[in-house]
Amino acid sequence: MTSEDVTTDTAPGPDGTPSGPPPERPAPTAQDATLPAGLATAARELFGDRLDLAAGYAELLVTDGVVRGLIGPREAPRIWERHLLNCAAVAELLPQDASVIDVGSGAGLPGLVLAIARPDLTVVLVEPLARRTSFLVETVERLGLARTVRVFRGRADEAASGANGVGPFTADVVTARAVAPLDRLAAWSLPLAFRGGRLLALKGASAAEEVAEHAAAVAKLGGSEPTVRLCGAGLLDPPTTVVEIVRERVIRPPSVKKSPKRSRGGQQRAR
Ligand SMILES: C[S@@+](CC[C@H](N)C(=O)[O-])C[C@H]1O[C@@H](n2cnc3c(N)ncnc32)[C@H](O)[C@@H]1O
Repeated sequence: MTSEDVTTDTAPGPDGTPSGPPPERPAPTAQDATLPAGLATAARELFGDRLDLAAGYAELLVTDGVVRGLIGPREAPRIWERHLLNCAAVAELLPQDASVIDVGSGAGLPGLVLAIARPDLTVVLVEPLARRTSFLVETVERLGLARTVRVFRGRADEAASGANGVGPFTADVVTARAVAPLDRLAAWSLPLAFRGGRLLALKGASAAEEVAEHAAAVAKLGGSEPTVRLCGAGLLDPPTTVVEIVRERVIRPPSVKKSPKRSRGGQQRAR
């Protein structure tokens, strides 16, 4: 699935800064995605009988993903710890058979990981950049996940309103990692959640600070008081920090009043 009105690889970075052309750097080389022995227990617990599928995804990330510039070469040695396990831990917050929209998926994090760990979920990966959606579409095919995972090329607001005959999308849960500060993320993501549905924003050590800074803005958007949750406690060190916001109220954007049509003389036209 594609949204064709975003045609170039030039969406803003996570903080709204222009991404610009990638800096000159030597061509990255493919690396090894072997699961470190010390993480085997956590990986088995989080992926269960889908561990081989997770290993296939890890392999694609450190080969194709690195070569195509979607994952930094320095991430490859920590692909399990920082990426696959960190994201898979969030599955504990997802109800059985939930629908999920992952905003700003990039190379598929966390959306694709959750779809791998939990075959009961249906997942839409929302990502505006063509280079990234090509990788996502190919990866979904190669991993045999097309039955439960769709890729929408476009921004979150386009997914919420629908674009080019695709969508609009809504889901039980909206996920996002490293996409935008909490106030902007809530503005983009809450319209994608059903009323009573949730935004789960994977945040690092800054979570509590962000909550304190943006709770008032989130409330104005119809969101609940944000709650900080730790996922994978006892399995991962550190556990994954997630900010959870329930969409309590549906806030419609103010409608723009049409000004009455006027004749050339500035008089209101007679009906
Ligand atoms: C720093 S990357 C994070 C990618 C991935 N979530 C991860 O954790 O590796 C931020 C992603 O958000 C996407 N993005 C930026 N603005 C967006 C918007 N308005 N709607 C949806 N995605 C957006 C970018 O294209 C980029 O892929």
